[in-house]
Amino acid sequence: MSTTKNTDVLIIGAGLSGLSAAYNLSKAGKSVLVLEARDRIGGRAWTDSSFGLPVELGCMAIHGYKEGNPVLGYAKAFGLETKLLPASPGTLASADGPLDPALSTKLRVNLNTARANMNKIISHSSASDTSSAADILLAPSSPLYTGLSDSEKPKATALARSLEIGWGIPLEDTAAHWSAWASGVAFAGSDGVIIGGYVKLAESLRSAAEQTGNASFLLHSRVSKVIQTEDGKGVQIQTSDGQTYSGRAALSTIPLGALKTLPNDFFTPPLPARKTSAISRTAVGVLEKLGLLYDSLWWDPAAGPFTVLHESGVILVIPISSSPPCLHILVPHGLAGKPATEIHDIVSQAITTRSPNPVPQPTKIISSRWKDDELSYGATSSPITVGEGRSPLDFAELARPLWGGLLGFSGEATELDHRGSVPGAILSGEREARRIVALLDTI
Ligand SMILES: Cc1cc2nc3c(=O)[nH]c(=O)nc-3n(C[C@H](O)[C@H](O)[C@H](O)COP(=O)(O)OP(=O)(O)OC[C@H]3O[C@@H](n4cnc5c(N)ncnc54)[C@H](O)[C@@H]3O)c2cc1C
Repeated sequence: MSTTKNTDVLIIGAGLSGLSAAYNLSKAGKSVLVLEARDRIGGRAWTDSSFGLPVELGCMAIHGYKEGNPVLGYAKAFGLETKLLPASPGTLASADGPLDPALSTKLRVNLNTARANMNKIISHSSASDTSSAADILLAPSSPLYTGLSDSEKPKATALARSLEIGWGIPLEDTAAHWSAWASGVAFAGSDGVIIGGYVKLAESLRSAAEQTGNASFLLHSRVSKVIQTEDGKGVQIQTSDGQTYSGRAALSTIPLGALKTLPNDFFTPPLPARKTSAISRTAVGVLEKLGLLYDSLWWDPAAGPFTVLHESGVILVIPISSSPPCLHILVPHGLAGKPATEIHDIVSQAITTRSPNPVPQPTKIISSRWKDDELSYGATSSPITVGEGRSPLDFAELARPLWGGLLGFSGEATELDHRGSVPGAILSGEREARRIVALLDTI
């Protein structure tokens, strides 16, 4: 076992939250050591380039482009190119092929009306109301089904499950009372992307932090213990390869899904009951990504993106390139873990325009496994689930520092107003950097 010299701040995790904290702390003159378990930085920002073009296996969109999303500010500061995505609603499709445009419009209008109706109902409900989003949205009398035939109603139910793409959990598990709150705090406006992918932002934050001369990064360094020193004035971190690091303060950006699985003595002294109960009450949703590369183009590029309605949830299919032909697919929790070839079959049956020619099989496949990844165990924190005593205040509790402020917590699940998103990760990193700078300057 070896021990390194004292650093101002030890940061656990080089996802966008750890990177944002490292950048802002090092810019403020604090020495920083970032310990990352993976062989890469970025965490749930993971741009794969094995197809010769960037495919996002984690986050992709800048939600609320031009509406205050902090990603734009960083992109501008680092000279990264961004672009607004086309606002086309695309094509709704099911196992029988693309839907009739009039029916598609009706289903979308009905879903908007049903959501507005749910918001109206829950504005009079109390926090202890145990109704789920499904109880209201999918009720037989819901506006979701207005004017639809019996054979069209299952398609309306399937479209309502498109909400589960962002939430990562079934409508049946989502607390209706808090659902509008969860969607009301995101940045408004259309979606954009970083040209070249989110990896560009991660790399820029890392190199800007390193250029201050105050920050270093260690990959393949999985933290196994975080200990407050006996005099209470510092923190020691042990990694699974037997190294020990000392710091004046530490910041954990360990994702909520992974926090749930840590042994009790990971933090010493252990986390207080207030924090451990918030960790167990909050949920982590599932969303997987697939990249499929083909030898020939078999879909109509002008018709995308495609929303494929399936009984297990909505599959969102975004054609990201026609040459080479490449699909970027969002796989909902209900289909997570299904083989990529099975998802290809569902998608091709729904959106093909090649009949009677067969759709080619993908020549290359890349996929995420966030659900089983022991460094995340899921995609992102979910909205509040149905259950007594649960509220967004749990996210505020996840953010609260311990050990007189020497142990901080950041990451998407700790940012009350922007949980589950890149802004949540970045803003929480900034928040903790500001707090720790002020603390270290006074002790
Ligand atoms: C499929 C998917 C799609 C998404 N789409 C979008 C989107 O379009 N727009 C958007 O705004 N957001 C999106 N998100 C959410 C966004 O990606 C995350 O909110 C954000 O990247 C989380 O950053 P973070 O730093 O909080 O966590 P992470 O990125 O998970 O970083 C935590 C880091 O800690 C490391 N770590 C964990 N345990 C240890 C340990 N013991 N020792 C050392 N290191 C450890 C991990 O390896 C990881 O690198 C998406 C997420 C997913 C999964």
